[in-house]
Amino acid sequence: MSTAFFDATNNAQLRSCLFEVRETKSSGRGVFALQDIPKGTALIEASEPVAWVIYDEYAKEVCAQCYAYDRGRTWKMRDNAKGIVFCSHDCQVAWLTKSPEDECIAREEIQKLLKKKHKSTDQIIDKNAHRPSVEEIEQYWELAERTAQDIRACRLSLGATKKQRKAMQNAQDAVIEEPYLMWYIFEGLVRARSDVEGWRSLEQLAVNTQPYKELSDLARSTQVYLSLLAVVPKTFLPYVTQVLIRSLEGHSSVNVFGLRSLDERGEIGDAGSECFGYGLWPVASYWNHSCAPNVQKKRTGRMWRFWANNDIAKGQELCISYLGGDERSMEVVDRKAQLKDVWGFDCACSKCLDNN
Ligand SMILES: C[S@@+](CC[C@H](N)C(=O)[O-])C[C@H]1O[C@@H](n2cnc3c(N)ncnc32)[C@H](O)[C@@H]1O
Repeated sequence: MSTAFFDATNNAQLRSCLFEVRETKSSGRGVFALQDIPKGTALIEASEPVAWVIYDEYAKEVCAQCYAYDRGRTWKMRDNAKGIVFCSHDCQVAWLTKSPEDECIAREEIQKLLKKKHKSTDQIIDKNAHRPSVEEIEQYWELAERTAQDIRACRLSLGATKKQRKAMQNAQDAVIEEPYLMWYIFEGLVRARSDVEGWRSLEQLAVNTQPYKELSDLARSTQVYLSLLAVVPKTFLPYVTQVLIRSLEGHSSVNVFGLRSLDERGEIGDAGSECFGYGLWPVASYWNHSCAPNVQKKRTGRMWRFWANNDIAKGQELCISYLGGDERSMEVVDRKAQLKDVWGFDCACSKCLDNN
């Protein structure tokens, strides 16, 4: 397999001897073959996500270390205090080995907050809802930052004012409507602290400056910010920042991969696979989508592998499919609508352009 890496000397650009990243006519940057690539050639392995989350309803069924899921079976090895489960002793040990003590404490504090206040909501997306503008996003975050300063002051100084104590109390009492968002943001901040290079590679990815579908999404994110500030150990406070959270959300909006159940062959079947979470793998985030993809992907544990699905000629763009499970067999109109709705773009792949 060719080794793909982020070239630190060249603005963390993704490089490999098989392909390069460059501008396309209509889809931002894309990945292009630098030589003829025979079918079956391994292209990239993406090992660790920068951030990931398992949806609340799958929390007891998906291993926090290797994402193993067995048709809804509940894994026995549980760490209830942290809200995670493991499929094996090895996974539990692997997890604990890489988790510093303050990170474990942070998880337990977050879990306590969510248990106390958890209010599960079925996410109904109102397609007519108003997507917050760049100005509205700034305003919300500016307002949150004022409260954030009070919470920080309350946590870091001995003589906190009444206002600062109140801000802290409110953040501790807040209802977190989307636990998965809190966990996703926390995971990202953990990586921002432990893996500077990984974070830099995230910042090179395509970004959405309006990542919130509705004002309520924006309100939820700022609430997660304030509540994290109120509960994580003090050693974590320097990483709970608006800058890091907004960067994570803006980049995640157009780059995450769904975590789907695998069938007995370890494949994501054409139908019936369940989406139990999502994650962000920067090295795997340069492929554009095609409705006739020439690159195939497969997840094993935390690792994504990509290989050529066809013979690919030098100069051709390498694309994956962003669609999963049942979506793959959709009719063209539904497929395009799905890409527009979930990903926010009008598909400009060669198959769709030919259909036009
Ligand atoms: C994971 S990124 C792919 C890399 C990205 N083009 C870049 O410049 O870094 C996903 C974004 O690429 C663009 N994109 C990917 N596939 C596309 C397609 N078939 N048609 C139009 N835009 C596409 C969309 O803006 C999408 O949100």
